[in-house]
Amino acid sequence: VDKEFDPNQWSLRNFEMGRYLGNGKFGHVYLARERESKFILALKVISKRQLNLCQLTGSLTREVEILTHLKHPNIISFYGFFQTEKRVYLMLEWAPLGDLYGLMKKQQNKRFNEKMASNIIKQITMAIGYMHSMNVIHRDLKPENILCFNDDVFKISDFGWSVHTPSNRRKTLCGTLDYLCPEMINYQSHDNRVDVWTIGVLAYELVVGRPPFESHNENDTKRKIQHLQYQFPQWCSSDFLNFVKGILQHDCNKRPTIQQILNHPWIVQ
Ligand SMILES: CC(=O)NC[C@@H]1CCN(c2c(Cl)cnc3[nH]c(-c4cn(C)nc4C)nc23)C1
Repeated sequence: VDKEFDPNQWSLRNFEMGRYLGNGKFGHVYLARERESKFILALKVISKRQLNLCQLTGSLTREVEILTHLKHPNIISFYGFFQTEKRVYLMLEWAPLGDLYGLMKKQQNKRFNEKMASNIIKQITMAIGYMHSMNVIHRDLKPENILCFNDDVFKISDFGWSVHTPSNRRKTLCGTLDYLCPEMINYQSHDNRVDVWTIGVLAYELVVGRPPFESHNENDTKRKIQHLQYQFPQWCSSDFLNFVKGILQHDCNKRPTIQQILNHPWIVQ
């Protein structure tokens, strides 16, 4: 029996656990159903020991802080959290169709047609614009961190690397480098224009089926990013070429604003 039973406090007792969905930045995610209401949600289970081992307690606090304040149709809903002695549980919106990376690989040529990709980029750009208006940068935008909902709705999730701007916090180069912008590779201070760069990388990957600077090893990827070494397949539209070239610019002052991205012909089409 709980020492101090708090009726408002959620606990595992409130849920029937479903299948394992996958793992996010900090922990494992399961399908769950709230017993009373039969409401379906995703429950992210995080071990406190793991958090302490990797000194990620600060990042988790930041993720919860950010998720609590961000409310947008293209950002995953966060219903709250509860904890036991050993674990933290985040109650998140359930995405029936899984993440965008999985959905892309299920497409016929393992990529989206430009109309579909443009629709996805428009939604993600609106979410990024909203985050920037709340002084939050995501910094880890990629297909694996976007979740898919039935009626063609896409939402950003996994805010494990988000920070409040401006920040020159070092991002340990874990995971894929494909989305890293030049200023972050050189550990210069960076601001919300890093997310603008990643919108260009994401648009390229959704249309072409692979990221623009993909290589066999990290140094090649970094070199290609620093020299802007990438090509377009000849079947890409000129609007698309113009859209991506306009974003993937070294000088972050030359990159378009969120509003300019949303007004681009490739998005408005
Ligand atoms: C984007 C992201 O945070 N990915 C890491 C976690 C893995 C499962 N997470 C889910 C989260 Cl946090 C929410 N909804 C999900 N739905 C699925 C899913 C559905 N299908 C058919 N297949 C899968 C997988 N997964 C989730 C998130």
